[in-house]
Amino acid sequence: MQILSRESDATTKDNPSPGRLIIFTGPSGVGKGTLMRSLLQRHPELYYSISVTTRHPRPGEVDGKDYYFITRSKFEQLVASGEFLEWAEFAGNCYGTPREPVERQIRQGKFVVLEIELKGARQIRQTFPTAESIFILPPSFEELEKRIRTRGNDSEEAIARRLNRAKAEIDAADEFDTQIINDDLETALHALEAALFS
Ligand SMILES: Nc1nc2c(ncn2[C@@H]2O[C@H](COP(=O)(O)OP(=O)(O)O)[C@@H](O)[C@H]2O)c(=O)[nH]1
Ligand SMILES: Nc1ncnc2c1ncn2[C@@H]1O[C@H](COP(=O)(O)OP(=O)(O)O)[C@@H](O)[C@H]1O
Repeated sequence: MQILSRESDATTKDNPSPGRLIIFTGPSGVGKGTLMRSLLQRHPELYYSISVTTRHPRPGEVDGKDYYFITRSKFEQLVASGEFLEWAEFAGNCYGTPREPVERQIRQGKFVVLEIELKGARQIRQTFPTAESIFILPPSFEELEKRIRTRGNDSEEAIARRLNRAKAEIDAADEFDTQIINDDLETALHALEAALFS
């Protein structure tokens, strides 16, 4: 099934408003999750796509809420059967966006948000050129490292992989429609709301 674009004939009598797809990307530790939680609290009408991952849950993470946590062999089966809209490997783990719920929500005129890394964002822009893309930047690389470390969940090895990957991701920020620096959280949240709703 082809995903609907905003210019397509998704608008019908029963479904007067076409859906929107938003891609939300930024380096690990920049505060995407924190911003996303506040955004969803303030705008419960948004549909947040829950990803599938082979990463182990962090303390406090809930299966089916933060992610669907599955094994690598199950992930490979889902890839083979075309269940993902996009997927990518990041810092040693696989992550994917389940296709069916996202397509359904967009058909129903919903505003769907994907929080995904750079390779996945590029795949979505190919298959869904009208998707709107937002990149979250840290105030500095030092602050990014501090945030990853103070979060306190990742091993030294995982931190090194994430920081290494962060450099390549930040270099690609210009590919995105909007860039927002997450320095002060409230200011960043307002900039995000302005990008989405004005
Ligand atoms: N391509 C892709 N990336 C994802 C997906 N879900 C999460 N990610 C990204 O994978 C990266 C690692 O996520 P995670 O392990 O939760 O670490 P964190 O972002 O540092 O908290 C982040 O950049 C997420 O945005 C997905 O479904 N597809
Ligand atoms: N604007 C901000 N100022 C200071 N710390 C922040 C800010 N935004 C997020 N953080 C903190 O940075 C850490 C990483 O945030 P998180 O939302 O997990 O990032 P991501 O989802 O991008 O990996 C968390 O400890 C979070 O509380």
